[in-house]
Amino acid sequence: MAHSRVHKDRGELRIHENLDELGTDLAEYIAELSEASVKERGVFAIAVSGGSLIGLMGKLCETPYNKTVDWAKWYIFWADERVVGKAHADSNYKLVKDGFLSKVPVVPSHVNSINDSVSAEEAADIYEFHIRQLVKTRTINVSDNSDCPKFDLILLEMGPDGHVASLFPNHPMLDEKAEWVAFITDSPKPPPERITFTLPVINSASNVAVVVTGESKAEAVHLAIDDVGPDYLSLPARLVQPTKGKLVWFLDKPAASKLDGSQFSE
Ligand SMILES: O=C1O[C@H](COP(=O)(O)O)[C@@H](O)[C@H](O)[C@H]1O
Repeated sequence: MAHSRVHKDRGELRIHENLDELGTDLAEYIAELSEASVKERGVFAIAVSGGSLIGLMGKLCETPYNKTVDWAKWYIFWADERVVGKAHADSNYKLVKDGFLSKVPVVPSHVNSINDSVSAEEAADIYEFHIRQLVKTRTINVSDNSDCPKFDLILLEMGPDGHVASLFPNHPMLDEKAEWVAFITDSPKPPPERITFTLPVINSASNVAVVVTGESKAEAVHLAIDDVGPDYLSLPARLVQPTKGKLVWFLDKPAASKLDGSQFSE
């Protein structure tokens, strides 16, 4: 069983004994949000990231979820993407296609990947324009207090440096307020050219989940969640603070090993 705690201002923390347990809980969480969203809005707009997160979503492709989830109502997006061809080993689309989409019946026209044959700047503009059209038709919901898209769920993974999506520490893109989808050409982690949801979009979602596993990320988890003082307030993962939505952290024990316990209630 997951050990669930609520941090006074950093959301819910679900700390799991092992990756198998984390994967089971993550699948159940996504399936429940999908069901609630389809009931309320008729669709489920979910944005995913890359990394080991996709493998951890694997149980959604198995019994019972492969039969019970209303896949026809899913609209899938990428919170960030590397500007490489769709068949390239670095492509987040390829990762999700191979590890997830090839195993469940999401409608191909509901798969909203980026245009991989243009520059990073154009790809970001085209992706944002596309999202704007889907907000107009309310395939993607709209925020109550801005014109931002309100995704039903954005799934993030955090890197050991505290980055989420393609929002990296000390990068000027962390201050972007106007764009929904931004481009960068200087990612410190290869490949350099990427597009990414900006913080206003991430923080407008109804639900944001951050999945973090492994001891190499324990320090970043501590800096993103614990009260560590002003030096770390601009760590990208720390800037994930949904305005009205719910934030849930899915951690395994090694990733949670440096958390200080004093700020939680069970
Ligand atoms: O580059 C990226 O990295 C993160 C995950 O970081 P990792 O160090 O755990 O691989 C991923 O979530 C993001 O989508 C991606 O583009």
